[in-house]
Amino acid sequence: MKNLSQKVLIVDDEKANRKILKELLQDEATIIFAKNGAQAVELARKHLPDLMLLDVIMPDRSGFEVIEEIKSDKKTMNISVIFVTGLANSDDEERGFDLGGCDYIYKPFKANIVIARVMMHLELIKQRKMLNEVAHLDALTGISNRRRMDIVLADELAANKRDHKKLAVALIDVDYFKHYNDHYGHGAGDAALKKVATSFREVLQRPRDFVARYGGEEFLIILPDSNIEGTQLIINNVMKALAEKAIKHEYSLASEFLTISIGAVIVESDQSITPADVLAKADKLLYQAKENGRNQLVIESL
Ligand SMILES: Nc1nc2c(ncn2[C@@H]2O[C@H](COP(=O)(O)OP(=O)(O)OP(=O)(O)O)[C@@H](O)[C@H]2O)c(=O)[nH]1
Repeated sequence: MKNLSQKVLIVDDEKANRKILKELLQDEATIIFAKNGAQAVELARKHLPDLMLLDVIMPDRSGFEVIEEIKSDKKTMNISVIFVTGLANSDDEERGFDLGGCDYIYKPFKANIVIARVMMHLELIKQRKMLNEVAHLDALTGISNRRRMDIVLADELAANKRDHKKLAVALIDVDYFKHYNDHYGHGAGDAALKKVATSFREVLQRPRDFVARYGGEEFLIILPDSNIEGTQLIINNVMKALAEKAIKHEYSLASEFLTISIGAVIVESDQSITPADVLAKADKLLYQAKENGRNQLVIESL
């Protein structure tokens, strides 16, 4: 099936080549053009294409210099690059692969070969993305898993320091969940965990707000650019959203319905702190919330 949601950046200093490649590929992907190396790097950062067809010889900088820039930038390093060249030289070819290129297309173009190679790589890219998504999702609840959480927490702590903002990290635990499982069964327990995850999704609306299943019946929320008051508001809304689901829990000592306890920390931007330190602190506050009677938030600035 054709997938025009994939983007291909064609980089060639000769208009005629760009035109031929566009005609060959416009039914397969959305096409973007760059006519020199500098523009290629700029447009790669701006559009994050799936694939680049990169001319090797250009007046301002070579395709090899361009790929070095693309592969050394975290933002663009995953873009696949096919070199387009008139040089059938095995040393050059080796260099291109060493720099991270994934294939070569030779001029003059043979239509079937260009299409076949580009389609093969677009398919591989699509499958790699799908695998990557699956690898970072929790199978039961459909929200992010611990693996993804580790990446996002490290990235957000770095961004928080850079942007001089405050960051909230909240660790959440379902109250008396062992009792819930023991009395209602594991299947009902699974269904309840899904509803808890749905409550988070309903409330967390900003694009960078993040929730993951941290483990069994524990979840983690990351709220970039959030102070104590803002975080209290969001967590209260999460607790309300769960309360509205009215999941009966007759064996809880905290409420007649399923509830959560939360330990949340606010990280100031001037702090050098590791993800492990943040999690340890949130865990301590969560423990306090449990000790205080559960079904509540304990929040502190680090
Ligand atoms: N149904 C279901 N249960 C799970 C899952 N993962 C963990 N659990 C259960 O969650 C329960 C966690 O129990 P505890 O750690 O003792 O915590 P708790 O009963 O919530 O007690 P407090 O946290 O002190 O309120 C255990 O019974 C686990 O079996 C899951 O994927 N599905």
